[in-house]
Amino acid sequence: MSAVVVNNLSYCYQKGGKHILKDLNFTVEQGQIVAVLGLSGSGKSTLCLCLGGIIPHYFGGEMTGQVLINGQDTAKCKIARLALEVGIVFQDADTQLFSPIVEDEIAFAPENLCLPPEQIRYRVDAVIDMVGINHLRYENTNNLSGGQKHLVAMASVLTLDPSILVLDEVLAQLDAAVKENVIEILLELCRQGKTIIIVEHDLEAVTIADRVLLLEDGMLVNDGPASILQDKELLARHKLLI
Ligand SMILES: Nc1ncnc2c1ncn2[C@@H]1O[C@H](COP(=O)(O)OP(=O)(O)OP(=O)(O)O)[C@@H](O)[C@H]1O
Repeated sequence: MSAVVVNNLSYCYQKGGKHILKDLNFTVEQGQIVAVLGLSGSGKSTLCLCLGGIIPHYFGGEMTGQVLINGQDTAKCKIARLALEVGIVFQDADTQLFSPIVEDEIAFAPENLCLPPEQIRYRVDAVIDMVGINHLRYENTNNLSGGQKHLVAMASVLTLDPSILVLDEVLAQLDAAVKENVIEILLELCRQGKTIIIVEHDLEAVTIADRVLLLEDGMLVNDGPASILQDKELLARHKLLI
């Protein structure tokens, strides 16, 4: 079974309004690292919301087509159930963090699953260790830098052990050393069989991808191997050349 299947997906935020996603079709297999590239406004974050089921569950508008996450139709599946399958680290980490203390933030999702306390402790310790943020454990989330907030958000979604991880313009916002660390984590997660979707407008941030999807004005204009990142003519045509 494919990790992600997107069939004829179109979406507009207001009924009868401008289509932000236009008839997207693609499949992502388990264990792939896929980069979704596109200029600002091309619909990348909107696609992330669709992958997590936040569209259509929490947004009005009009969605047509279908998104299947590990075979489950996002429109028919409860968000809480989908969160076990797909973890999204959002572009704006402030919208994702709501507990004042880092450790509480990370424990929130497994607590919500009503797991036994020792299981919660195990998961929290494991992700804090994996993401390398032990030194931030008792910090106030409001005092963290943007990059640190993203690491905490990433640790939080990983506590649910989702098989698919989506990063919405996270890498380009990290400083070089932290980015390198996160890339190592992503490669390790991939080795464990997880599927990684990296949404970026910064081409340099996605060198680990084995496949690249190009979005332009809500349309999927290219779907190819990572080698297309070397195709300067193609990138220039889609205004993606640095
Ligand atoms: N909640 C919303 N209501 C109405 N329009 C929206 C909403 N969110 C995004 N849009 C519009 O949808 C279009 C695509 O936005 P989106 O954020 O998905 O693009 P993006 O490729 O992720 O851009 P960026 O790289 O700047 O984050 C934009 O024109 C944006 O103004």
